[in-house]
Amino acid sequence: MSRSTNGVALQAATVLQGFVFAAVALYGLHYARRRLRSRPPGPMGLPIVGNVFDLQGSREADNIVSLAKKYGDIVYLEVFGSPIVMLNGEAAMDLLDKRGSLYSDRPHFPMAADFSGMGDLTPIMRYGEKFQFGRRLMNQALSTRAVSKWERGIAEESHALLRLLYNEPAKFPAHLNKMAGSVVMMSMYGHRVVSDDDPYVKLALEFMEASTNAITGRWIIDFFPPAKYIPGLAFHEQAAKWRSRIPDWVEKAFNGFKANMHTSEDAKNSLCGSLMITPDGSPVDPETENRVKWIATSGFGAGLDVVVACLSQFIMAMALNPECQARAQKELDEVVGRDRLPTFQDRESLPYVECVFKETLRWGVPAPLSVPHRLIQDDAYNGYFLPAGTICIGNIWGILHDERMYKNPESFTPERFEGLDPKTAKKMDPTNYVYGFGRRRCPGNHFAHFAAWYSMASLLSAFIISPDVDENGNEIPIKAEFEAGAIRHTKPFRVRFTPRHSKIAELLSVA
Ligand code: HEM
Repeated sequence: MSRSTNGVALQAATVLQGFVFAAVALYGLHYARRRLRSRPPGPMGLPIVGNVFDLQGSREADNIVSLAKKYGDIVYLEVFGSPIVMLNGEAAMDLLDKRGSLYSDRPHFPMAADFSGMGDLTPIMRYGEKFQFGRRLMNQALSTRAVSKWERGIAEESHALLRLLYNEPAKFPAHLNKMAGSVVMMSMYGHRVVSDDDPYVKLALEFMEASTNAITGRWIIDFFPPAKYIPGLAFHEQAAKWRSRIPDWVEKAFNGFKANMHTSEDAKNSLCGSLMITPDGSPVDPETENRVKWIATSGFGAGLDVVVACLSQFIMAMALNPECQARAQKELDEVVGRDRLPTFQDRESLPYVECVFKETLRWGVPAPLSVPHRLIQDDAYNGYFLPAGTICIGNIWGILHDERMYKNPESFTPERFEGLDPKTAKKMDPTNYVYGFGRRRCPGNHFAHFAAWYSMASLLSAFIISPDVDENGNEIPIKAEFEAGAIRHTKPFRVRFTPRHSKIAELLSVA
């Protein structure tokens, strides 16, 4: 081929390349515009970091509600280029519940999962066969029927809480921690906590703190993958420390269970017992055993803190709403009397206490933004385009404080659940929403239901809960304030627990 023919061919190729490039660019622009146009509405973000500050602010209740009010049931946010949607009202149920097969993955947390060895923890586990296998085991071991085995244990641990409150009322936050720790240890491993420095509870609390810290998404490796090649960064050292503690955190309490599994009734009745003890006494396969270990650890990690938050919200609500408290106590006196403490069998005869229980969950919302879900493939909803990988935040707070469904949502009004027709009662029931959504809905919900209801009913039956007084006898006002964070813990407040009548000491055997 001559030099001039070569030149022409080169020119033609360059022109062709130009056309192809222009076509691709135009198509890209068109596609990007279309996606942008069909993107759900949301606040404008800053360059690079996007809506990082809106999202942090959204932990505060008012901001969450105002975002939903301004932009509607589906709000678009972006952080470092990753799409995030906040789902309110029907959108949350339509996507996270009804399209559960697409919306049940979790965001990937490299610090926790890859570097610290926590990837088998249920709340952060990616969606797939391994997760589904574990969830089946969990659902089986935490069904309503399974949970009813723990009624006696829950009642005993709640009575222990009443005794602690009777003797040292000012230390109520520590007592709540102990009670929740004991109930969860009993149900997961059949282990009864007797001392304040129980070694298994210590390990579990240590793990809870480490895992919460590992999944904040704020470690450099979580948003800048090449960081793994940079030696000396703080995350390497921290991840190695956590990884070395995993065997203690996951195995110790489990090995304690194994040592007792054929001799102790509590161990046999526990979650581990129901999954590890086979009808013919043969051992389970190693994969199941490994899953059970992690499930029990997950139950502790995910359950303890929320139960504590829920009960301290209840105590705050009672101190702030003496008339609701008095009405619930009148009902308890009529149904249960003063010669005994309530039992689970009384529950159906205590409709107002049930309303107080529901209103506590609605008003307090222990996990206001649930745990983020992740969309597995491209999807469309109400004309909006949602790309695969979108992080989906179910705004439980927004749903339970939506004035279209709950009039005066900030006020604590158990009466809102009275006299409803069955359809409205079902729609308004906070337990539909407070435990999250679809295939990731809290597997501990029946258990939480039993434990939280019983603690509330027995507390109401034993004590008048009121604001504490100062040295001059003046009430110290309580402000309904909450910590920012994934779990809505109450900020410190002071209350008194006054025994309701002279028989309480005798009933608690502390006389
Ligand atoms: C009042 C008490 C509780 C509340 C309000 C609550 C709420 C929640 C919420 C909102 C989620 C996220 C659901 C989602 O992703 O859509 C969740 C997940 C979870 N909860 Fe609970 N929870 C409570 C008690 C418990 C208890 C007692 C246990 C253990 C026995 C437990 C174990 C778990 C686990 C393992 C997950 C992760 C599920 C998964 O990722 O598939 N929770 N919970």
